[in-house]
Amino acid sequence: MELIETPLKDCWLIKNTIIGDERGYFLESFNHRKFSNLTGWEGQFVQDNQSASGYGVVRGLHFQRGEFAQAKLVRVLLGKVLDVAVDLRSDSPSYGMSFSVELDESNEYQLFVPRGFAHGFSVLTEKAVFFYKCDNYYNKASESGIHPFDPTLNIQWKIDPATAILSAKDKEAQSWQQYLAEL
Ligand SMILES: Cc1cn([C@H]2C[C@H](O)[C@@H](COP(=O)(O)OP(=O)(O)O[C@H]3O[C@H](C)C(=O)[C@H](O)[C@H]3O)O2)c(=O)[nH]c1=O
Repeated sequence: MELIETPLKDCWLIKNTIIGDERGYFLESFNHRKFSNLTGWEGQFVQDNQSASGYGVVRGLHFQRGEFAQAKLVRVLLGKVLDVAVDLRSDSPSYGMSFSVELDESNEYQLFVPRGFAHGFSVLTEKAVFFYKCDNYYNKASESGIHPFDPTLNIQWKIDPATAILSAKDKEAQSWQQYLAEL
């Protein structure tokens, strides 16, 4: 397991140790002791989530507010996605910045998205199965989001906005300017 810093403070790429042999491969997808020693993160994951999506789906940008904020360790079990994290921590040197990285079923990389970030992904293959660990439970009442095609954030999802497939909730999500106005 190798830690690779991203331009966003505390948001790390994890390069997995993949052990291949004539049968295929093995990897430790998560090891708390190794992860904690490598990152200094002292949290505990309490909920695992998994979703499957077709080509052109964009899920996000989502976050849970306040005490219900979630750190996530995200990876892809099938297919390929463009994963995006946005730093919402107003005291962070990377506040308002986004980071995008392609994650795929090779599982060469995972992305750690800390609490205080918005997160989303676009699906770049016919199907993608997405798996992530969360360090806080789902809390619907604290859920919020920012429109994934917000012009200010200008995230390049590698998906045509005209044909992107979004949930009704995401289609109606607030803009970055509206988010700032409500702080
Ligand atoms: C997140 C979540 C959702 N749900 C229920 C609520 C809905 O009935 C259904 C689908 O929820 P939603 O449309 O919010 O699912 P996604 O669009 O994949 O949401 C996720 O999208 C991006 C990628 C994220 O990072 C978040 O973890 C998460 O918000 O699952 C649950 O029961 N538990 C949960 O933890």
